[in-house]
Formats: sequence, structure tokens, C-alpha cells
Amino acid sequence: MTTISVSGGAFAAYQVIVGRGLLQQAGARIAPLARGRTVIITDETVEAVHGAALTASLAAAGVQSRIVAVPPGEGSKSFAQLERVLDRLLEIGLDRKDVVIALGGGVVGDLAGLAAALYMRGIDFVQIPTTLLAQVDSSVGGKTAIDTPRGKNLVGAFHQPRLVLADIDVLATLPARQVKSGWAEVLKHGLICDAAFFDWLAGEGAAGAKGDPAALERAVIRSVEIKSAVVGEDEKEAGRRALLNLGHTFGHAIETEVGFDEDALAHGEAVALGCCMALRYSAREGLCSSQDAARVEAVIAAAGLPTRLDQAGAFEADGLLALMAGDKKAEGGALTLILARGIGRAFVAKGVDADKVRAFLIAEGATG
Ligand SMILES: NC(=O)c1ccc[n+]([C@@H]2O[C@H](COP(=O)([O-])OP(=O)(O)OC[C@H]3O[C@@H](n4cnc5c(N)ncnc54)[C@H](O)[C@@H]3O)[C@@H](O)[C@H]2O)c1
Ligand SMILES: O=C(O)C(=O)C[C@@H](O)[C@H](O)[C@H](O)COP(=O)(O)O
Ligand SMILES: [Zn+2]
Repeated sequence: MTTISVSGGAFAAYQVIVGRGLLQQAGARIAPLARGRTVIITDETVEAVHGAALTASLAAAGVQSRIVAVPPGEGSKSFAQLERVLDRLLEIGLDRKDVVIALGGGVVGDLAGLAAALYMRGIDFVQIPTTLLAQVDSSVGGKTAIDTPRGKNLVGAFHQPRLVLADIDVLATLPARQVKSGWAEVLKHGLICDAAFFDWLAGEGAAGAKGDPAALERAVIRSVEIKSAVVGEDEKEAGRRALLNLGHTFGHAIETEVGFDEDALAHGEAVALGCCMALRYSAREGLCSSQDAARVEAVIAAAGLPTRLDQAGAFEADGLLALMAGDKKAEGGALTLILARGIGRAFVAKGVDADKVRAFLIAEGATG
């Protein structure tokens, strides 16, 4: 069992606990936070697989719980599901002392976190992430959001959880494609600031992408260490936190163009492709070596993730560029990209020349 503390800035410090068998201990760990009732927000798939274990654990610790389940998938990060969840919380009659528990992947965490941020102007919530992606990334740091047809995560709030329980055992039921998708965000953390971690992920640690629990546990711990240090320094993305967006300016635009259809392209797959594009753009601009860009592509491909635009579909350069200009990091219409001087050496590039990006997108296979 490893405990990582997330602290800094204006938010109350909290613990991320990573280990095995944590779902069964969840009731005892949540009981000190839950002065009244809890509502578990989950999706229908996760409810069927892990809902009973959580409710039993809460009941054994004397904590009352109700379940609100949304349909699985990115489509639930919507105004419609947010309204439905908030209405259910009102119907159940939660008060400000009660606690929301997000049991699920990044979709559930982002939606439940936003509902908790809005409900009575903000109540406590606990994250129990059940996908690799949610354990290494979305459950930590307090970004909550829904999508709109105009772009990813454009409506949201910063609302930090009170506790995160990352149980490696729950990943045993995760489909292989979802493990790989989460692996993309793990690789991203190495690419941002830890070349030695990236080397391990590319070698011995690569077993994690195939579901090896020991490799997964190490990958979750190191990812949470990296992410929590960044969030502690810069909760609201005034500066350094934007590094966590490596691969996302390209990736989010591509996800939006495919209509948030995760059967076509899951978030982690878009991030994998986006990281390859960010490294290739960096190499094209002479910022990093083409060998580094090629190595990143090879490692990402070996993990079974997409590396080339045509693997995600057919795109128009201007459509992608318009979405990138509407990204939350853009300032006064000027593009911000996360680029790299090498593996483990990402940096925030502001005021990136849109004409150069357009030419790059065409070179990547988008139509002009
Ligand atoms: N807030 C953040 O900082 C942050 C960070 C990264 C990603 N995200 C967001 O996270 C979302 C993607 O999250 P995701 O990849 O976890 O997808 P997801 O939440 O849609 O989960 C993927 C699928 O796995 C199923 N599932 C979840 N846990 C399972 C388990 N243990 N066993 C079997 N099936 C299980 C779900 O029902 C779903 O069908 C995107 O919307 C992305 O924008 C947010
Ligand atoms: O926590 C962050 O900060 C991140 O950028 C992590 C990303 O992996 C995640 O997908 C996040 O939701 C993207 O944030 P956004 O601000 O670009 O919507
Ligand atoms: Zn992401």
C-alpha cells in the first residue's frame, strides 16, 4: 500500500492510496469523512461488476449509501446526464455534510466531480477510480467537466476530491483496450518529465500495458507522484500544470472531430496519437531530435496504441486547427502547444504559428 499526499495552493490536502484490496476497505476509509449519507455515482457497467462490493463495504462500516448509475461512455459527460444526476441528488435529499463517491473511470469521475462541485455550491467527493486511466490521471488533481459539441471538457470546475482509493485489483476486470488507453497517459507522464520512467515503461514495465498487476501498480504510483507534484504547484493551470496536457491539443481536437465516439477513438488513444504528433512537430521545428520522435512512436506502437492520423479517420486541417484555437490553453486566439526538447523534457509553447501547424497537419495526412 502506498500513500501519496496531494497538497499545495488553496485546496485541502488529500491522500491518494494505491494498493490491492482497497475496495473492500473503502467503507472504513470513507466513514471518517462521511458525517451523513453517501451517494455512489457510477456507470451501469461498473455498477454490475464492482457496485455490490462497495455498497457492502460501506454498510459494514455503518455508512448509508445509494447508487446513481449513468450509461457507460463519453456520452455521459453531457448537460443531460449532469442534470439527471443533480436531480437525483436533490430527490435523495443529500445535504452539505453528505458525500458523493465516484466509482468508475474518467467519465464517471469527471461527471460526478462536477455534480459535487455544483450541488449546493459544492459538497465533498471521494474518487474510487476503476480504470487505469482514472487511477493514473483523472482521479487526481480536481479537474471535472462535461463535453459540448464545440469541444472537450469546455464546461467544468476545479473541485478536488477528499480522498482517492486506487485499487489495482479492480483493473482485473478492465477490457484490454481500456488498459492500453490508460497506458497512454502513463507514457505521457514519462515523456513530460521523467526519462528514466519512460525507459522503464518501454522495457521491463511494458508488461503493464498487457495488464501485469505488479507493473501496473508501479506505473500508477509513479504517475500519481508526477501528477500530484504538478497539481500541488499549480492547481488551476496558471503555468506548469499545462504540461499535463501533452498530446491533448491535437488529441482533443481529433476526439471532437470523431464526435466523442470512443468506439472509434478512446481518450487515451487520442492522447497517444497526440503525443506522437507533438513530438513529430517538435522534431520538425528543430526542438528535439527526430530519433526521439521516432522512439516515442515505436514505444507507443508497441503498446498497441495509434501513432498516425489516418488510424483515427480522415480529417481536414482547418477543422482541426479551429478546434485547437478553441482549446482552453489558447490565449487571444493564439495557439498554445505542449512541445518537447527531448524525452522527459516537455515545455509549454505559447503563440505557436498557426500556419506552421496547418502545414504540419497536412504533412500528417489531413486535407488542406
Ligand atoms: N479530470 C482529468 O484530469 C482527466 C484526466 C484524463 C482523462 N479524463 C477524462 O476521462 C475520460 C476517459 O476515462 P476512461 O478512459 O476511464 O473511460 P470510461 O470512464 O468511459 O471507462 C471506460 C470503459 O470501461 C468501463 N469500466 C470502467 N471500469 C471498469 C472495470 N474495472 N471493469 C470493467 N469495465 C470497466 C466503463 O464502463 C467504460 O465502458 C475522458 O472523458 C477524459 O476526458 C479526465
Ligand atoms: O490534469 C490535467 O491538468 C490534465 O491535463 C490531464 C489530462 O490527461 C486530462 O485529459 C484533462 O482532462 C485535460 O484537461 P483539459 O483542461 O485540457 O480539458
Ligand atoms: Zn487526458
